[in-house]
Amino acid sequence: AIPLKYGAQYTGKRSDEAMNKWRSNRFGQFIHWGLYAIPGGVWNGKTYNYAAEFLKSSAHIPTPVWDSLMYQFNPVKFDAKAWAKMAKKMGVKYMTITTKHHEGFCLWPSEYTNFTVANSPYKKDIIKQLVEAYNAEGIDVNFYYSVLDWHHPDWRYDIKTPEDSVAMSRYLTFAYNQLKELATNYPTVKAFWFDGTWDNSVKLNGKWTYEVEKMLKEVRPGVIVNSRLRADDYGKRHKDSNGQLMGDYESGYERRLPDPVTDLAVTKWDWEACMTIPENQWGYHKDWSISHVKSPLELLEMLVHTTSMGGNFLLNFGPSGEGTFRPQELNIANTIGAWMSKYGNVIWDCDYAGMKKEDWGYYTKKKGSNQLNMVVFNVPVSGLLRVNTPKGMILEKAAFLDSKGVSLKVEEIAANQYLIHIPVKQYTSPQVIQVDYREGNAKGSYEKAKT
Ligand SMILES: COc1ccc([C@H]2[C@H](O)[C@H](O)[C@H](C)N2C)cc1
Repeated sequence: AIPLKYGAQYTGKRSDEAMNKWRSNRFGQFIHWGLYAIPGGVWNGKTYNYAAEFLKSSAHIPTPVWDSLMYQFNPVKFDAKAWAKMAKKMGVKYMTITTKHHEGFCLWPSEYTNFTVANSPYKKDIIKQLVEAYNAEGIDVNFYYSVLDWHHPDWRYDIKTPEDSVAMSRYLTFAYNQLKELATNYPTVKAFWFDGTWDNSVKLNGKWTYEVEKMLKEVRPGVIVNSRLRADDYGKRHKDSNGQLMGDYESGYERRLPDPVTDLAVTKWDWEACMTIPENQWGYHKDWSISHVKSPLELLEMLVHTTSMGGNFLLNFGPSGEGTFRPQELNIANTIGAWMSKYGNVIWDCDYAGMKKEDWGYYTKKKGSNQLNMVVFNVPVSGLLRVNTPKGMILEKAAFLDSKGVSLKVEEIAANQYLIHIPVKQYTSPQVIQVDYREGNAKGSYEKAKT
């Protein structure tokens, strides 16, 4: 192994209480909110189709012009309690809020810059209100923080001169202080979601990323940081020069999911996928007709897919400049919430089942139980759900979670090969089948025929 000072600090999955809770949460709400929500992807009457939180660069807006949006930030309809109630109904167990996105505007009254809500017409601390409202609903709150900062004069994309180096180290001290401020002033924060760390200026500062992780865990023991914060001694990101995952979970799946057959390696570590409702809008965009908008059932399948591979699913909402969600977002929250109110137990505290992926859908398994869940999205025209079990696992019975008393026919067709018979009819939402099994070696009927 290559000797590293700023590489992975440990290997394997953390098994402490804080990480177990993070893992059991499984379903989270991402919220992207900032000055970009005011123009919403439209500038001087022109609509820019690229991600709305990047409008400053898409429309080549000078920093002073963009920054003056601060004087318009006044979300009069913002109601943290209402947002938290919507999230609770949706069935999320955690929420990740952009404390500061690439634009550099802070949703909390940071003492290290004037570019915050405190100097906007709104004035009040948005982070404090969200933390209190979501925690009151039993939802953990995590902080997204962008290291990349378009506003701060000392930010550098690369270090080409001694001046760059001096400026960037001033910037990194600023960012370090802001992060310590967040971890200190909002003591219930459970995790930090770092972004904006792909530039050379950060990759050359692996030591700083190591020190941030160390500081956050000293200030807030148990706190969790994503792999995206970290660069090692040689600027390697996410995984260090020895291929070891840095931070506490892998945060590389952005608007895409690992393949349930070819990417099974992800089941060896903790990971999270983050997802937008439109094709590619994290911040509020005025016009959602410019791309596909994912339906509740599309997103629900992604949540189940993620849980089936032992990952967390972070679904993004982009509130408007006034602090409201759009009808599509409310519909998604209600529809997924309705399903979660009935079947959330096949998501929360569930993990990869170690079963072979089948066409009809996904398996999940409740931690520490012998309870295997089958979430069926694609009912075969045959009505026969194939189940291949690992050696030593014998299926005993199966029933729809909705009608536990009615056992489904489980046909053993060969060693560790079964067919579960279900009615062929129009299903309008994913069906959940619970399977009980026991340890033992298969003695299928096929064997009797031989002897
Ligand atoms: C250049 O490609 C990028 C850069 C940053 C992003 C940001 C988005 O604004 C959002 O915050 C997402 C989580 N992040 C990766 C997305 C694409």
